[in-house]
Amino acid sequence: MSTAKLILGSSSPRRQELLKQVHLPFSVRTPDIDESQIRTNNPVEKVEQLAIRKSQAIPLLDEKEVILTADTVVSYKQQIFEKPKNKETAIQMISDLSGETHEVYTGVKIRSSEQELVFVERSEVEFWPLSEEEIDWYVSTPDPYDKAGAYGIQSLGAAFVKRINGDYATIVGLPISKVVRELRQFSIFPY
Ligand SMILES: Cc1cn([C@H]2C[C@H](O)[C@@H](COP(=O)(O)OP(=O)(O)OP(=O)(O)O)O2)c(=O)[nH]c1=O
Repeated sequence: MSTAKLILGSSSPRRQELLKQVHLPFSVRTPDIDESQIRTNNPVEKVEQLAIRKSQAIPLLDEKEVILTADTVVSYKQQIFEKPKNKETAIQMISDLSGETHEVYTGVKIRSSEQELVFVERSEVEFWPLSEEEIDWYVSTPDPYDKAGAYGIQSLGAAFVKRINGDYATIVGLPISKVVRELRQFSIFPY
């Protein structure tokens, strides 16, 4: 029986749901960082550095704790799309992604008092061509505003998605199957 304690360092309800889905017990401690400090335009570096920063913002309170943090961005034609700041940005992002294929990157950091690791997962998403009406309607809902790339594949944004290549959970914000496997070396098991 493992005595290691998993701490999810994230305010994202989707990351919490994915851990619950595979029956991993955890508690939540929210990181407070200034994401604008990471200036790289390389999506792999960006999600890796942000996952590391979020981890650094959460102290290890005892040697049994294992801190899990993550960051997700959308990448399209050398641009990085984070959460849209307003309606105009959301319209711009969804319009750019309409009819095209983009990538979603999620960086993950896992750390204990004894060891640490970082990895980045990538999935591709193709959108159907979207009408102006469809985009206008979508940005009038709350769905785009707390999500990288201004859409949620697990929520209303599902209607835009023609095809994905890669792990679905990476798009939702946490590549859960890889996380489960990596957590074994930190003595954390769902069963
Ligand atoms: C592309 C996409 C992103 N997202 C979400 C995952 C992340 O929660 C969010 C990207 O923002 P993040 O900065 O990665 O995470 P967060 O601010 O939600 O949470 P925290 O920093 O506390 O860990 O976008 C979806 O929920 N569905 C999607 O289809």
